[in-house]
Amino acid sequence: MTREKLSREAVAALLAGLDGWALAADGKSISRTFDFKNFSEAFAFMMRTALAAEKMDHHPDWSNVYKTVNVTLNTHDADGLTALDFELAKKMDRIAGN
Ligand SMILES: C[C@H](O)[C@H](O)[C@H]1CNC2=NC(N)=NC(=O)C2=N1
Repeated sequence: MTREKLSREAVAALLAGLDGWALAADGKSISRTFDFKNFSEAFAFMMRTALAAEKMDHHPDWSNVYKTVNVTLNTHDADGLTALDFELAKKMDRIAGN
């Protein structure tokens, strides 16, 4: 199941396949800061991500200040990281154009 908590080893392997994402000290979430050219670009990224997240029924914890979007991903249901978090991280990287 995609909502099953991943082992430390699985998390490390999946994290190695991502760029710019950092594992929290407690191992329960991953975070990344996205920087855009301006507010419109940042908000377009959030809009596209919102649609993708709804489809997945998996949602980011995030905040936006001007052209910066700070994102934290985890699976509340599993109290940790699942395959869904890494799937959403990859989608967000693609939407952001990297
Ligand atoms: C009932 C619903 O499917 C759950 O609350 C989903 C919705 N979106 C979610 N998003 C995230 N990030 N973690 C979850 O555990 C989660 N659970």
